[in-house]
Amino acid sequence: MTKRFPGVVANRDIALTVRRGTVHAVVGENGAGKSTLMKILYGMQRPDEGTIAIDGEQVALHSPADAIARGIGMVHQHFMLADNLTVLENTTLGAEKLHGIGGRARARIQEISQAYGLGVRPDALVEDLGVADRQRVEILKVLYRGARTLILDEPTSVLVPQEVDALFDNLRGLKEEGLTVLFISHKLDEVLKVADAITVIRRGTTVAEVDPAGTTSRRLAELMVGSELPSPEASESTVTDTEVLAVRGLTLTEPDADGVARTVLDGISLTIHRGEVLGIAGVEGNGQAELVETIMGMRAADSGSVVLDGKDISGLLTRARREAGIGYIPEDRHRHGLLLEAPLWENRILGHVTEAPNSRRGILHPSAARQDTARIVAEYDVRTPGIEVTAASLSGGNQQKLIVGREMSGDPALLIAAHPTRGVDVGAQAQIWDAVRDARRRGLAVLLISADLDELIGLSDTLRVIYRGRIVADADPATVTSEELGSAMTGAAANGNERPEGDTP
Ligand SMILES: Nc1ncnc2c1ncn2[C@@H]1O[C@H](COP(=O)(O)OP(=O)(O)OP(=O)(O)O)[C@@H](O)[C@H]1O
Repeated sequence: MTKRFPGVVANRDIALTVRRGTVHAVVGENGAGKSTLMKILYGMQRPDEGTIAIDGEQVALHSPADAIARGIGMVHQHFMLADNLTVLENTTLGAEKLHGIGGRARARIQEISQAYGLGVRPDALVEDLGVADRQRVEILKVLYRGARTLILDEPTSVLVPQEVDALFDNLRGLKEEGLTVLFISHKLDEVLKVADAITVIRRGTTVAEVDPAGTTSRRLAELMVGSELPSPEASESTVTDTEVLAVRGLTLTEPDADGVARTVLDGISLTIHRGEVLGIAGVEGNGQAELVETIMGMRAADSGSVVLDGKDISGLLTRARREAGIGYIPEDRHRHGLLLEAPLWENRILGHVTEAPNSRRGILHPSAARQDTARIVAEYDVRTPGIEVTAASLSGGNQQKLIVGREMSGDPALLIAAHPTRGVDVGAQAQIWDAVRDARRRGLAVLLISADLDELIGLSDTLRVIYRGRIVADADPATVTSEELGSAMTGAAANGNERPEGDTP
């Protein structure tokens, strides 16, 4: 199959064969063409050349509805469930014709849930479910619509190790029932654990089909980039005793969907020094996103304060906080990080309008901004035909590289990084880590939120565990394992150094 976009060939005569009853992984660098291939298979995009055959029969997929009719379903990376509806309502929405919306639908959901060990309860409210459960609901939704082949886009990026194992059990269950799973992943160790076959894509074309039994993650990564990889260097501590960020007793209450007040942040205190990376580990939904947005002034705390470089910035607007020296890599790059329909160079200015080189003495300076965008594109290896294309036309990983480059520019005192390498490939991940370590050596303080426990452990000088809006444990990144951290995050706190009640520094 071949698929061209203006200035890029996203898929170049790509070939893929997936056998029924297998788990098949697709790996490749950012921008290699994985998502494009999956979108074509799900009928979201049309190939310029080439054919698709299912069970030997050539098919034309003009829309996701066509794909579903042919038994192909997709679970997207960003879940698409309505929070205020139940599992039953979410599942039947748009599929009322299949089994109605009542008793028959409920029975069918229970049947599917049992058959594949998904443990999904039809009457649970989606907002009460954790990330892993929501993912199972997404899978169930696709199965409910009759899919025999499931496409999953980076399914493990939001899960803790224990949840990844559970998901893999589910995937094995599906394949034992004769279903087929096709998934994209950047986590090569995981791919090796679960896949029966691995297709490697480089620069838009298939370069290898690999048997997981006979390969290593390093070898896979080398196939992806087409050369040998540098080994990651261990880094010495650069932590100083100069405070950059001090958060004191931050408390936030917000109404839930029923209007009932809920404590989201419960007296959070933390301090980050020059040269220190402080990592926050937690299962998604335990307050880490709200913590970041409160520090950034996007939510108003009920009490507590945020002090940057000795100045209380609690009363400032988000823009003023950025100008005071905070770089911010947001969790949701589409909502808070980019203007998707604007060209790359305008995205360079976004959130940094008043700074050099984007403006001089209050006057916008497009040519300097353009030049600096070209610098970021080169330095962070953003794969793009140019800086005039829209952000929407970049692959997910390349969008992320652009944001990281932008937020590291202008030498911030503090970098708040929420999932900085989500969706980027191993090469780009190493590059972003290097950039953070370099900046840290120059005295940058970093607040790191990540669901990637290896990243948290590898990059942090200090680790704290957040659970239900409270810091419940500390862990030493030099000794803690990702399994121990995973258990501490799920509330067990057994393997971290649990903090006694009221122990705030
Ligand atoms: N709608 C589009 N318009 C223009 N170019 C596009 C569009 N979608 C994808 N591309 C380009 O096609 C190439 C392949 O992108 P794709 O999203 O398939 O990569 P990927 O392997 O999924 O990357 P990632 O791991 O970063 O998600 C990239 O160069 C990207 O910029």
